[in-house]
Amino acid sequence: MKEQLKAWLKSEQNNLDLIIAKSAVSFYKQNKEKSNFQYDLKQCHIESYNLIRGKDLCYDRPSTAFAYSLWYHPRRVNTFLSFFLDKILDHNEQHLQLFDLGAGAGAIQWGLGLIYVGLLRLGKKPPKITVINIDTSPFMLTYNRDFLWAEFVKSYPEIDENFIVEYEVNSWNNEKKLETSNPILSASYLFDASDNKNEIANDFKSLVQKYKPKTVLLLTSNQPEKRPFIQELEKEFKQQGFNSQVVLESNLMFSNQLTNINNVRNKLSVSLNVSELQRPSYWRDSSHYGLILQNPQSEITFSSGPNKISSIDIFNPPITVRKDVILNDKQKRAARNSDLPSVIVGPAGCGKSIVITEKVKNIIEENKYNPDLKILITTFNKGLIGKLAEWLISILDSTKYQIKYDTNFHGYNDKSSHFTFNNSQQTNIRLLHFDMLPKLLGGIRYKGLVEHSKHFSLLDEIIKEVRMEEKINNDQYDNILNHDFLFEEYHRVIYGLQVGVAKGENTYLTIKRKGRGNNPSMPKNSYRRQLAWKCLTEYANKMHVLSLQSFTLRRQYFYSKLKSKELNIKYDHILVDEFQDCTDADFEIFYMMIKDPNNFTISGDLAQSIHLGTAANIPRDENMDRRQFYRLEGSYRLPVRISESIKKLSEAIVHRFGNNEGAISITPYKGSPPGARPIVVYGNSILELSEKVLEVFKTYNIYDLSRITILEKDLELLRELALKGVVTETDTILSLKGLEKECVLWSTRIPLEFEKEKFEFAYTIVTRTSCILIIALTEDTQNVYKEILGLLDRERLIFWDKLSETKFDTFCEEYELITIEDED
Ligand SMILES: Nc1ncnc2c1ncn2[C@@H]1O[C@H](COP(=O)(O)OP(=O)(O)OP(=O)(O)O)[C@@H](O)[C@H]1O
Repeated sequence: MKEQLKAWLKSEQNNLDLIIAKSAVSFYKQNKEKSNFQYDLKQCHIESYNLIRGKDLCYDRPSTAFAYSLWYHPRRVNTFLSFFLDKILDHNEQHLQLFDLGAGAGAIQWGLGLIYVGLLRLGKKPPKITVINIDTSPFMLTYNRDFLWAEFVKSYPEIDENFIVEYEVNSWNNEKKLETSNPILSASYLFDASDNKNEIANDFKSLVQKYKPKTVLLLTSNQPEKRPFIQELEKEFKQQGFNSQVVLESNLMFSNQLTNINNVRNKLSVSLNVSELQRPSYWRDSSHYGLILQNPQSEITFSSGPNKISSIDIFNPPITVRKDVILNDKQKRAARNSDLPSVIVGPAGCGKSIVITEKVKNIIEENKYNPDLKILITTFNKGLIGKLAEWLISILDSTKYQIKYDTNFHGYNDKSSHFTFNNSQQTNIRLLHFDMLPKLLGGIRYKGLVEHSKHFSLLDEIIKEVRMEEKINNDQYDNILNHDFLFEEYHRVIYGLQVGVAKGENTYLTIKRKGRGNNPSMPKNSYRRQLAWKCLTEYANKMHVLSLQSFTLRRQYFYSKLKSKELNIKYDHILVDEFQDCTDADFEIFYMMIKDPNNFTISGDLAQSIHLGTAANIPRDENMDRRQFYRLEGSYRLPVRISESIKKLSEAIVHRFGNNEGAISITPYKGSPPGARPIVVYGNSILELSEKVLEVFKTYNIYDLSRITILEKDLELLRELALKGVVTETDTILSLKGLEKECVLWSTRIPLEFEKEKFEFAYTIVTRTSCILIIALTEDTQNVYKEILGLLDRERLIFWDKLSETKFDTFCEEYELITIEDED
């Protein structure tokens, strides 16, 4: 029978070639009108050669699967059948289940489909077959389902309900019933990826251990550097009781040219002017290395009943339910109630906030929901306070506490909250935005909103007076006599370094202005410092006298009340998320409110220091002497390709901080959720930009996006996109800090509030996404961003069209790594 089937399969060679060619024609017809189709296809071909050069292919362009199908797909079908046909036929099950990891365009599905149809045509009864295709790229899976398989089924109508196909992007969280046992696990080329094979191998091994398949089929390129890796794996599997069989170069089932495919390639190369398509494609794919692993024990393991596949993570989808998050070992260690001041640092999205909530849970459980316990959790962003409360609700025992929210001015629930344990007369966990501490804990009266413009006008007036008094008529002091500089100086030095205004002159003239760099220069005891001092004291007086609402002043009042012991607030534990926004004075506030500094926990990432820039720091005073550092790694939020694209930016920031322990460069984490490389799109006008963004959104909606979040407030673009029916919102980074969105658009034309912190600012924007990042460029792209564009890894970007690529290149500026040194 085997020989008959082989003969039949061989006779189908031309038909298979034709099916792939027909699929390509229908894809072409559906997409040829798209303005970037030709460009994208060309890029796909150029990138495909990366595979040959041993580099990774990202599979995240709209035409990747189309290009792939005209070159690799037939070869993959050929090698699968040639290497593993016998093994599949030996598999004497009534229901054959196969999990195809890294399924790509579905070559294994084709192979099994052919076996199924072939057996029927030979009058045999095929087994029921279930193929579960798993891949990180929805583009590949969709091309398989909508084009290749659709055409395949037309040609082989015998494919019926006993041939079941599933498609899963990345996850195996497949709740479908699987009545039979002994699945086959197949992974072709999964370990060919050049840079993440160890992680994938580890995930793969745990998968095998968990599901104990009867057969594992591995296929890889027979390249000298790849073989040893598979051989290592083989050794490990053998130790676990698997028998192994190596299939070296096999007699390939199909050979010669792919006539129909080459016909399509030729036509496309002429009509689209893509020279790469002129190369003829062949069935033959030389040099492969196949490995069949069989576990003789597996039947016993599986005989106990249906095996429900619930969560197998080769690549994780983002976890949105807090209680489903399983902390990694480093996170668990950081979340222990350690009795030492704790500093949790790590790059954006590595799970610092997750750890904060876990630590709170640990503290509470160790204290058995003791009604005397008092914990304060604070951070600098309202939304994040709400999120932390949500996460706590998800992991705490709901029968042991009540939650109450503060109400806002209009009587609605605010984000800040109180958790009160059973039998407790007091709030046991207080979640509060830092800016509300002076009011809600310190009784400081707030009289209206803080308006920055009023501060700037006041400072402008003061500067004018001082210039007159000092008879300054030139621009020599402009870089200090301006409202931006003085406003920051007040917060970071007068308040932040606790210089104060009363009797502070001598301190100010001689203090090392930590983190303020040397540009503009303000030498100690210089006339420049005196000038600044004059303005700053006047500013402080006027704010006080005029009752000008100021976040800094509120903190100063709160600080004084604590210092003078007018207030006696004591917490058992204080946990601060996003500590990079804390000045030394803020830390003093915490020390004054905690019973024992050993129970102080801070988490953050200096690279996201937007408020304070390089002035942010990890406290090293006596309270923190015994501090314990926890460094988390890898971003669970950012798709691996995005982390790769911003690696240099992240390193540049670390360098600016002088490799301070609190700024940690990003490590691309291979198990992060699916997503594409950042997509760079340029528009000549807002209208053109919005049209292109609409196309990008439609294309990348394949990742199930619901909306675009524009950062920062680009109202014009918002309006244009809304007119086109795209659900769009615009937000600021200050309110999104510590939070995430599924599709972030960075509008580079919007000026930046904190120019000096442009690196930290841009980094925080691009790390807000959990799936798609669009970088929007126009002629108005801000000059300050050009060095940042230059730091992005070009190979890890998708340019939407030729113009976007060309403009990007003209915008990029070089940046030389520097460390911001303080002036002595
Ligand atoms: N161990 C884990 N397993 C799965 N997902 C995780 C894990 N740890 C964190 N995540 C997910 O990663 C995302 C980022 O987590 P979190 O907000 O705690 O990171 P962060 O380091 O505080 O981020 P930022 O630096 O932006 O403040 C969240 O969606 C979270 O659910």
